[in-house]
Amino acid sequence: MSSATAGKTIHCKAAVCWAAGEDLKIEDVEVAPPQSHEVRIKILYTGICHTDEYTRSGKDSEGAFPVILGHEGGGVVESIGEGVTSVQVGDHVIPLYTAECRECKFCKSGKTNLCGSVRATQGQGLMPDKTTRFKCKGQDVYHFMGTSTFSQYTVVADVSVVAVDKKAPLEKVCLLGCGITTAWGAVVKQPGITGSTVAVFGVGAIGLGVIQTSNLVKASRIIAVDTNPGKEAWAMKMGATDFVNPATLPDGKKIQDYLVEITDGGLDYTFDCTGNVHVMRAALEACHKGWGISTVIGVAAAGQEISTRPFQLVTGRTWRGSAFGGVKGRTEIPGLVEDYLQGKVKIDEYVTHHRKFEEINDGFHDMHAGDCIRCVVDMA
Ligand SMILES: NC(=O)C1=CN([C@@H]2O[C@H](COP(=O)(O)OP(=O)(O)OC[C@H]3O[C@@H](n4cnc5c(N)ncnc54)[C@H](OP(=O)(O)O)[C@@H]3O)[C@@H](O)[C@H]2O)C=CC1
Ligand SMILES: N[C@@H](CCC(=O)N[C@@H](CSC=O)C(=O)NCC(=O)O)C(=O)O
Ligand SMILES: [Zn+2]
Ligand SMILES: [Zn+2]
Repeated sequence: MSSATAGKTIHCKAAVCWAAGEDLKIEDVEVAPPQSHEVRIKILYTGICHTDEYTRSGKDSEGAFPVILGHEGGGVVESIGEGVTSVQVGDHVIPLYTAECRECKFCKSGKTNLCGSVRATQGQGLMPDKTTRFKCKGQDVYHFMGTSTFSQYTVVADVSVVAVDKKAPLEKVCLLGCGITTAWGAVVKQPGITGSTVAVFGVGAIGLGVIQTSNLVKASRIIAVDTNPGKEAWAMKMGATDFVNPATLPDGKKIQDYLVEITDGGLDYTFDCTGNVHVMRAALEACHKGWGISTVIGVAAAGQEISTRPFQLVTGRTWRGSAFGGVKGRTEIPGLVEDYLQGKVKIDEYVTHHRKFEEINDGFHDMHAGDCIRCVVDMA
């Protein structure tokens, strides 16, 4: 099958962020045809993740402007470049910000999902040949996370896209492009959570996903920690056993000390889902002496550093991190889509807000209101 637009530049709308801190502007853009080993996708839906806001706001040390943000999309393959065999025109696909080439040292290691094939140019906002496929007002526009889903058409590397079951609604499974998959993987790829105690710091989409999956694998106790009291009901709905608001503790009482007290020495596993380096420290220090493991999922602003007393590690706590949940997207996302279709993994519940494409800035504002788990944008 080939499309009428194959091989031609496509003129469409995209939300361009011209400079750090500015609102996005819906602009007419030109999207060049996919080159060798590239795929052009008509994006139908995209979620807005806090990492989009983090880069828009200027906190990302890799931020390059003007840029088309977005990395939680779902769409249909419009055309493919030479040598592409993994997807076909018409396939329903999810772009992947963590590529999977299956050939590089990282992919072959069996130890990580952090494929090295396109990461260097991706971080520069470019395609693997070091150029961009987007132009606006005659100016080159950067790609973002290798995905740029805030455009009606985008171009990605063939190692950065996966085809999914056409029965799955793209307005829901687009969230597997980041949030839900990140949270799911961070739990299922961490051995030992079954029967163990868990604390989850930050009850946004990521924290809720960690709670949901900890419940799925039958953690014995799941303590949700959030400064927003409105998150208690959400945490309980996804399977938390307890909710603690650090802001309500007596003056001077640290959250980690409180958690250690109520869990007979600390948690077996903790997760930071806030991106706040002080919370990351609390999550580590809430771990049980001798065996507690704390996973950093949140993304901290440029220049931020984490610290703790080394004694915390000497005495057996482990600090680790997780990107995209350790998930290899091309291999594992089709299975997650099937799990969703069979009702084993919840996605619909996370979509609290819907926005039309022209309202995308309102979608960013929704995120700050405290009642938004995920906003899905209809790109039509
Ligand atoms: N490593 C990875 O692969 C990925 C990382 N991320 C990162 O994960 C983080 C979470 O994302 P997301 O769930 O979308 O974000 P949200 O902002 O929706 O969720 C974070 C939650 O933490 C709460 N919070 C803020 N400060 C504290 C505090 N001091 N103690 C406890 N809770 C607090 C927030 O409350 P309030 O609403 O009041 O601010 C909010 O409910 C972000 O940093 C994001 O960039 C996202 C995807 C993938
Ligand atoms: N660009 C930032 C780091 C941003 C970051 O940590 N991204 C996460 C995904 S966040 C998704 O919403 C990630 O997977 N990182 C791994 C990677 O290879 O980028 C910076 O420079 O600090
Ligand atoms: Zn994200
Ligand atoms: Zn690779």
